[in-house]
Amino acid sequence: MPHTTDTEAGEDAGGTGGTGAAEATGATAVTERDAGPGGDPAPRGGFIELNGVEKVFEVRRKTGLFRRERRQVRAVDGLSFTVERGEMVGYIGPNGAGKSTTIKMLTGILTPSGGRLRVAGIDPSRERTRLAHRIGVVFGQRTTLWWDLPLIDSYRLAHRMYRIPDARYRENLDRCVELLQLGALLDVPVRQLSLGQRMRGDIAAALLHDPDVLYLDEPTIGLDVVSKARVREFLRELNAERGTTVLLTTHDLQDIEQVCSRVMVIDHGRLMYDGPLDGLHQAGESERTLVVDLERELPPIDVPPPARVVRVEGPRQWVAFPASESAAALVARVAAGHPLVDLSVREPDIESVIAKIYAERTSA
Ligand SMILES: Nc1ncnc2c1ncn2[C@@H]1O[C@H](COP(=O)(O)OP(=O)(O)OP(=O)(O)O)[C@@H](O)[C@H]1O
Repeated sequence: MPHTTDTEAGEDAGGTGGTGAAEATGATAVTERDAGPGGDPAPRGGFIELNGVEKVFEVRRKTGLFRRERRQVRAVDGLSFTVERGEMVGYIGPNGAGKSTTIKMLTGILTPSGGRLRVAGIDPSRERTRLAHRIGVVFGQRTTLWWDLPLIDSYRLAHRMYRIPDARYRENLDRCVELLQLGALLDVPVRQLSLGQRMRGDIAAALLHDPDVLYLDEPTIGLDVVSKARVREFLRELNAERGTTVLLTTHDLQDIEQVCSRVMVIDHGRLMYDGPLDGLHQAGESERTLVVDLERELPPIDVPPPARVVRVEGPRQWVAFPASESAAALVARVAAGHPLVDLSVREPDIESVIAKIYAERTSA
């Protein structure tokens, strides 16, 4: 297991040994292939491969006039997963879960403290320049564009920096300008662009050199509804046309719902779930809600457990029941025993499902 020094912040404590496999969260938690350093190695051949990857930061804190306390922060803890070429994967987790640290290791900005990591067969921290030609990176909270220069100048610079052949540069630029609607913005200094325009400009900049994989860290943060829709649509088209592999970190779960076929959930640097978005409902044992409008105000209505009334507001009552169970029997029972005006079933929202998974893991 390589023990290396942090190349970004100089705070790396080095590898401190494996901490065991990424833990399972239950029925649909991490899959077999995601074993950590103590388990079976992940299979070869994925486009992005992590096997038992760790990142430990050493933080020094002032505790007195002359005293400093050293503390280790295990940001990524025995992380293993594989992403195949052309996949679009959402990478989500609460604040401080280790998402950005993972992305930084995947780009070579940070060196893992332990484990094995490969992108397109390349060890990112050892061959960062070679990898740069294969990847595109967009950090929503930071821009790679030249602030005082017209947008097109940043693209011209990328053209030279990446030594993109002229015809390919022109073709890629035209395509991005068309799909991201950048035509009217090319001569505008970047500092004058709105957040949404700047984000579209950043995405184009990340794609001019035809990367095989695109990492996006919060690409829709702060964008209005229209700009978000445009970015999501663009990512789908990019993937369909070019087969670009996309790894998307976001707090906006609609990004995931609309763009990704697979989602990985990380918490405390460990993989908690890896699978289709639908499966998250199962992992979170989510509930649906039957909204019952009665003819008049009544005490909580009688429903068979595990269904239960969770809210009463005037003549309206909310009945929670397991999402895995059919609503038909419950609806029939409620309709037979109560004076009804209306009934509707609400699907669980993904935010509450994920919140439940986090809460369960934290209390475990
Ligand atoms: N350079 C650093 N030095 C020390 N600790 C760090 C450093 N970078 C990250 N950490 C710590 O590592 C943990 C994971 O941070 P990371 O930024 O990867 O989380 P995240 O999932 O991206 O969070 P967010 O959603 O808030 O961006 C946190 O506890 C964070 O404080």
